[in-house]
Amino acid sequence: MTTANTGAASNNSPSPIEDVVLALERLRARCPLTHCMTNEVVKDITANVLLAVGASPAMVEHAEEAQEFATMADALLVNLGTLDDVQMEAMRRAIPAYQRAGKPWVLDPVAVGALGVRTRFAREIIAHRPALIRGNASEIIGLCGRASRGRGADSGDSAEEALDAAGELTARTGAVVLVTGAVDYATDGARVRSCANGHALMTRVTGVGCAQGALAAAFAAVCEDRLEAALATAAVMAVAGEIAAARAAHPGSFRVALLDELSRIDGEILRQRARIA
Ligand SMILES: Nc1ncnc2c1ncn2[C@@H]1O[C@H](COP(=O)(O)OP(=O)(O)OP(=O)(O)O)[C@@H](O)[C@H]1O
Ligand SMILES: Cc1ncsc1CCO
Ligand SMILES: [Mg+2]
Repeated sequence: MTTANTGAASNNSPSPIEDVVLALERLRARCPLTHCMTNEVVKDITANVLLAVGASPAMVEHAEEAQEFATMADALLVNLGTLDDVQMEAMRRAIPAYQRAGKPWVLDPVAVGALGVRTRFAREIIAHRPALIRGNASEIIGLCGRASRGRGADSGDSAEEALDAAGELTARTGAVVLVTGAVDYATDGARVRSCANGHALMTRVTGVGCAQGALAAAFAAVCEDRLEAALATAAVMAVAGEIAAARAAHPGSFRVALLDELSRIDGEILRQRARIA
């Protein structure tokens, strides 16, 4: 078992699972205030996922307040799901404010590669050095500027192609990239970690991935090593989803069970269930 609990970057951690357990303990101890600039569809599940795990959500939207909030919050999520001109303006003010404050921001490039405005906008804002980028395989391939085959989990885009694109994005932006899917992959360019938990029901409830982007921001606030933050994000969500699916077989009850399991998950459950490499 790892004994050091510094939160500092550890290039060759002997035990990724113990890093994940410590990251969760730190998140619960510090309860990071997580500023979510996210889409209209997922605000409710996003706030509830953060609360269930042990972080504190805040959806601050007005451009002036979003900039101001960088002095108060611990991390920012920028999710492009229902992007409009007003939100773009607010994001353009908030992101540099977080950068100036030395606080992490996370990009969730929803449907980037498929639609023009958000693709151009995502490529503009990644110049501001996100700590972490989380997306499904198509979105990571699209953000990188490569041709994707389709949309989301059913696109046929392979994890290998996405991981290759993730490596290029990491080199260009300095961000750790988390590619989610049946297996989640996290890379900082030098290291690759994977998490093979989860359940297909997670794709039948809207916003599980988007909420995971917010969780990534919360973990980035408490983990200096952003690869550790990405792996903790992947493992906590996927293990909770897997356990929830064992007792809730349909989307409505699964959504409730997922929140319950996110609040219940701990070191013992993670050590027993997480399939990480
Ligand atoms: N086929 C699958 N089997 C197991 N787990 C999965 C599968 N597909 C996705 N997941 C899990 O679901 C979660 C969300 O990932 P996904 O790639 O579906 O995000 P997304 O496409 O951005 O979702 P959304 O846009 O609806 O929020 C992750 O924890 C991932 O591990
Ligand atoms: C359904 C939907 N449309 C825009 S964002 C979103 C939530 C899942 O990404
Ligand atoms: Mg998504």
